[in-house]
Amino acid sequence: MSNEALSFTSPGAIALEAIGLSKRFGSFKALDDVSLKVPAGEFHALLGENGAGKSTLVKCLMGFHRADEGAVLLDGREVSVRNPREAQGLGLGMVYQHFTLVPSLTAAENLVIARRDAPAVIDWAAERRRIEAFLDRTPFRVPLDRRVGALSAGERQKLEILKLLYLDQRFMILDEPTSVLTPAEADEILGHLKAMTERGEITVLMITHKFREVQAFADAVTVLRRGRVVGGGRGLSTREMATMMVGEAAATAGASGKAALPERRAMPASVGEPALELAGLFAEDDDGRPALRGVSLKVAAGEIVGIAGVSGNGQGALVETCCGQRPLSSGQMFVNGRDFLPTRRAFDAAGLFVVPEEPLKNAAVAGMSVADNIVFRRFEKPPLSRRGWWLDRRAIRAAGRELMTRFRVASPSPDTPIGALSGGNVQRAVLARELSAEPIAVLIVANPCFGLDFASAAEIRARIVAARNAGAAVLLISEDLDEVLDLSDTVAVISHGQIAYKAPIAEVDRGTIGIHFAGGSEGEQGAPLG
Ligand SMILES: Nc1ncnc2c1ncn2[C@@H]1O[C@H](COP(=O)(O)OP(=O)(O)OP(=O)(O)O)[C@@H](O)[C@H]1O
Repeated sequence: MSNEALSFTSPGAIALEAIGLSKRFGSFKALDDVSLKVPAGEFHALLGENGAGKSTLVKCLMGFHRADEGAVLLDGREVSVRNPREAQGLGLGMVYQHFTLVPSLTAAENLVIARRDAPAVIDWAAERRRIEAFLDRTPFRVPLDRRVGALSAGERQKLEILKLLYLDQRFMILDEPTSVLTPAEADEILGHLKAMTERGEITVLMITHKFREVQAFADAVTVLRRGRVVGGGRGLSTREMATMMVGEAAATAGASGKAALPERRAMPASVGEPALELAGLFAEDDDGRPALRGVSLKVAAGEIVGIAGVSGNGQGALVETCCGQRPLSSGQMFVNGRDFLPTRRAFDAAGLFVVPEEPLKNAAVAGMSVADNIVFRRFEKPPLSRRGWWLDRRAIRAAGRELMTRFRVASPSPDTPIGALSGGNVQRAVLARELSAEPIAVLIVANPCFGLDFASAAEIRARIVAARNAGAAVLLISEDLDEVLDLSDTVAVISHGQIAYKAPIAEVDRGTIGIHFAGGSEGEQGAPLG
C-alpha cells in the first residue's frame, strides 16, 4: 500500500510543515497565508474560535480541499495531496468528530476492511494473528470480537485511532477527539497518544476547544483567528491562548466559561403544575431495542433540570420523542398540565422550543439559506408573511440579519446555505431561531455547546439561564457534566434509558453522580468523573 509513498519519510513520527496556505470559498478567504510547523514527535494543538478556519486547514492537509496557494512538506519534502487516499498513502490520518466505523461489523473486521490492500478473499485466521501482533505493540485495548455498535464511545474512539495506527498513519490529525468521551476516557486516550509522541512513534495535530487538554497534553499550540495565524508557541497560559483566540475583552468575559452567567433569579416558590411533565416514557431505538424505559420527570417554570449521563444511554431517544421524531411505545408528555402531542401547531401553541444535538442534521435544512433557517418557525406569521401565505422575502432577510447579529452568527451573507457554515455557527443560528422567540414556556436543549469555542459556550449558557430567569422550564440534556452542574437547579442522571438519580443541585456531589454514571452504556467500565 503506502510503503512506496512512505519510503521517503523516516520510520517513526512524521514532521509536517505548511507554508503560506490560502483557501477561498467564492469571495470569502477562509485561510489567509497560514504557516504551521509541527516537528516529528510533537503533540501540537490547533485552537481558534468557531469559524476561525481550523477544519479548512486540516481538510487542506488531508486533501479534501486543494489550497489555492502554499505548500505542504512532509519530513522536509514537498508533497501534493490531491485526495484523502493520497494523504493516507503518505502517512497522514485523521480522526473525525463523528465515527467512521461500520457498526454491524466487529472491531477486528473493521480493522481488516480499513486496509487499502485488503485481499478479495480474506484469510481470517491470518488476519487475526496480524491484528493481535499489532495490538501488542499499542497501548489501546478494545474487545476485538464485539460489534462496533455495541462498543462504548470511548472504545469506538480507541478503535478509530487503532485503525489509523494499523494503516501506518504516523501523522495523526484529531478533530475534537474527546467531545463524545467522559473526562477519564479522554485522559486515557490522550495520555496514550502523548506517550507515543514522546517515544517518537507518531506526531499529533489536535483541534480542540478544551484548554484543559491543551495544558495537559500539548507541547505547542497554533492559534487561528479569521483564517490567519495570530499566535502560538509553547507553555502558554489559558489566558494567553484565550486572548489570542478572541481578543482581550472577550477573553476576560468568557475564559472561565462561568464569568458570563447571569445571576439566577430565585425559582418561583409556589410549585403548581409543572410546566413540563414526562410520564413513563418508553421508546425503542432504530433496531427495536428499548431506548427509553419509563422516563418520568417534572420541570417547573423557572427551573433548569439537567440530565447528565454517558453518551448512548437514551439521551438521543429522549429528545427525539419530545420532538415527535420518534414514536413513544407508551407514556405521556404534558405541557402546562395538558396532554401534549408533538405537532408543529402544538409546539407553537404551547411555547415549546427544542434545540436538538447535531443541529445541522436535526434542526436545519443544509441547502437553505441561513436567514430562511433562522426564521423557519415564523414564516407564516406577520410581519414575515401577509395573510398567512405571501412571504415577504425582504422582511425575512432583515429578520434573519438582525438575529444573525444578535447571536453573532458568522456567515458571508444571510443568503449563504447554512450547510456551508462552520459547526459552531450552525449551532448559533439554530439557537437564534429557538431562543429568540417570546415567550418560551418550555425549552429542551441537547448538548447546546457541543463544538463551541469557550466564548460562544459562555454566551449560549448565559442565554439558557436568561430563558430560565424569564420563566421558561428548561430541560437540559448534556454529556458535559460541568455544564449540567453549572446550569442546573435539579440534576438527574440517565442510565440505560432510565432516570437513575435525581436531586436538587445543593445536594449533588460528583461522587454520587459517578456511581450512577457507572451503570453506563454497554461495555463501559464505569465513567469516572474528571
Ligand atoms: N465549503 C465551504 N463553502 C463556503 N464557506 C465555507 C466552506 N467551508 C468552510 N467555509 C467557511 O470558512 C470559515 C472557516 O470554517 P471552518 O469550518 O474551517 O472553521 P472552524 O475553525 O473549523 O470552526 P468550528 O470550530 O466551528 O468547527 C467559516 O466562515 C465557514 O463558513
